[in-house]
Parts: sequence; structure tokens; C-alpha cells
Amino acid sequence: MAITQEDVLKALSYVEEPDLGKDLVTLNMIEDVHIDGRTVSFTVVLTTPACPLKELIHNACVRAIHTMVDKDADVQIKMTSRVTTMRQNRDILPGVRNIIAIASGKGGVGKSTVTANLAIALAKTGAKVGLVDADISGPSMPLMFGVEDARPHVFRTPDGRNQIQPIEAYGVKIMSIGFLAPAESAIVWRGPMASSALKQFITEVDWGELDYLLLDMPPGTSDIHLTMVQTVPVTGSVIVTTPQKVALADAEKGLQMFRLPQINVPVLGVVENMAWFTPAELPENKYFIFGEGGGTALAEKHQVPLLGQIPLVQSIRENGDYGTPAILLSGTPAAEVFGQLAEELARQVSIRNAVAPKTNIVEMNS
Ligand SMILES: Nc1ncnc2c1ncn2[C@@H]1O[C@H](COP(=O)(O)OP(=O)(O)OP(=O)(O)O)[C@@H](O)[C@H]1O
Repeated sequence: MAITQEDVLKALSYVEEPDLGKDLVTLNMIEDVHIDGRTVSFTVVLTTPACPLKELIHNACVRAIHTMVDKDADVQIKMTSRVTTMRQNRDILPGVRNIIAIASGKGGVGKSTVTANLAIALAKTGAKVGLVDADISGPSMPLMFGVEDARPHVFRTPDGRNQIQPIEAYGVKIMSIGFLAPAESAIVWRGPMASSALKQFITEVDWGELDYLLLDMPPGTSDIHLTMVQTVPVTGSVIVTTPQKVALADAEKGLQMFRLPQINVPVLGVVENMAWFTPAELPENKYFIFGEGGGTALAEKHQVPLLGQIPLVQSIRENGDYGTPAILLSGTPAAEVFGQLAEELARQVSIRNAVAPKTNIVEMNS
């Protein structure tokens, strides 16, 4: 009997997207079904190009067609993606699908290093990525991306507004206050002035279409954090910590800040940076110099995912300082670990978009 579209869709309605807990047909992830004799072709539209389950879903589709439709069918699947969003009101940042705040309680835990590598890792999967260096006390992205001397171009839109052109490096569109003021004068950006400058360089930037906009937040819990969530509808936050006790205590404060009723930004997960030290000459050895398992314990306590554990590796520091983040060195353990972290983050964003209520800007009454 000839194979029909209905047969194919029925079979695929038994294939579940494991993270989202629904089948591919219900999730509208199947498109362009064609049948030519015993050749069945269709497109699976994933929720992110960084989907770690790509192969698993592909294999499950082939199995479903072979089991339920025709065991000898030639199944040709195109795997593509359309990053999901929960944003509805697009008055600000209209082309941006997901806004992710990366925060830490304590300074120096590697938040900026993690953010830079994450941004490039996401861009490498094919996602459109932007990065705001909101760490006004010490903007480090120009250095990490090797674009310290870059100065963004400002232009006037046809309707008379000023727009800043972000600087692009390694496939990521970057905006940093470091581009606008010399590093020595960064210290003057405080209080209301800092808040309005931040607002301006998030919203008056020509971001175009972005799947993920990462916000590298300043360390701690301050007015700036409130400004950020008042300015932009943040999809979710990521907390970076080291396993050290003092860092964990501050990370916990950071995490709880996002959960305050007046902020109410979902925590997508915890990243444990400097989880252990591995010397280059002894790659099998792990030395837990800042303690062991602190990030895992924090994630468990607050029932959020542990997105990844990043080892303390000399090359991560060196590459950051040289303006060529470690993720660029394909095939190295550091690049692998940041690649996995990006997949896990993209996965949590997709899950959040599938289950959580939509994102609103926080309204302040005072
Ligand atoms: N996993 C790692 N392995 C080796 N060095 C690291 C690692 N993570 C960060 N570093 C180094 O630690 C230092 C602090 O990192 P970074 O500037 O990213 O921290 P931060 O939390 O953003 O700091 P701040 O909040 O003060 O801006 C940098 O020199 C960086 O290169």
C-alpha cells in the first residue's frame, strides 16, 4: 500500500521531544513532509541549533517510520531549528528572542570568562548571538574578544533615532561600556548615571535578529541588577560560582535576588567554574583546590539545573587575556566543556519557553 502523509505524521506523533515532554507533531516540529514511492522526507524544526538531543531525535524518527509505516522506507530527514521565545510585547529589543542574564554573587569567579566562551559556543552552533557587557565597574569583553580599540559607529535611523552599531567578533555582536569610555574612567559610571547609560546601550543598539542576548552583569546584587530587569524582559538568569564557601554564599544571594517577587526572573541554572584544577601534563588528574561539589549542592538546594562544571585550566586564563577565548581552540578539553555548557543552556531556555509563563518587565511602584 502506498505510504501517505497521514501515516508519516501518525508515526511521528509517537516520537517525544524528551525535554519538552510532548510529541513532535503536537509541538509543530514537523514540516515539509514529502513521499515519493518508498522515500519519506521531512524537516524536523528543533527549538535551538545547539540542541544536544539532535541525534537522538533523528534516530527516533527513523525508527518510528520503520516500525509503524514501512520497514524498508528510505527516510530522509532535514534537521533545522527555530529558536523559541516567550516574548510577546516587542516594544524594546524587537528582534531579540531570548535575553539571558549571567550573574555571580562574588567578583572574580570567572563570570565574564564563562559568558564570553558561552556566547561564542552558541554562535558556533549557528545561533545569532549578542552580548552586553554590563559590568560597568570593569568591562572586560573588549579585551577578551581582542577588540579593545574598536569604537562602535553611531548612525541615525530614518525616523530620527540614534542607533549604535555593535562590534562583531567571533560571530558575536558585542556592546560594552568599555567601547564608549576609556577603561580608566569606568569608575565614574555609578548610580543613576550608570543605570541610564546601561539602558541606552542595551536598547539603542542595532542588534537586528538575535536568538540569544547574553547580559554579563556586574558582580553582586545592586541597583544595576534592578535596572536591567526593569529595562529588558529577561528570559532567565544563570549563576556562576566557584565551589569555594565564600563564593557560594554570595552566589546564593544572587540566586535569591532573581527570585524576589519584584524581580521574578527564572533561574536557568548554576555554572560551577574552577570546579577543579587539571595540570596540562596530567590531564587525568583533578585537584579540588576550591573545594568539591559546591555548585552541585547549590543547584540541588534551590532545585535548579547544574548547567556545567568548568575546570581551572591555564589555557582558559591565557586565551582570555590574549583575546582568543578557549572555545575557539576546537578539539581541546576546554572547548568541549564550553560547547556542552552552551548546549545545556540552550536546552534550559527551550524548556523554559515551553513551560513557563511569559516574560514581563518588572513594574516598580515607587
Ligand atoms: N576556568 C578557568 N580557568 C582558568 N582561569 C580562569 C577560569 N575562569 C576564569 N579564569 C580567570 O580568572 C580571572 C577572573 O575571571 P573573570 O574576569 O572572568 O571573572 P569575573 O567573575 O567576571 O570577575 P569580575 O566580576 O570581577 O568582573 C581572569 O583572569 C580569568 O582569565
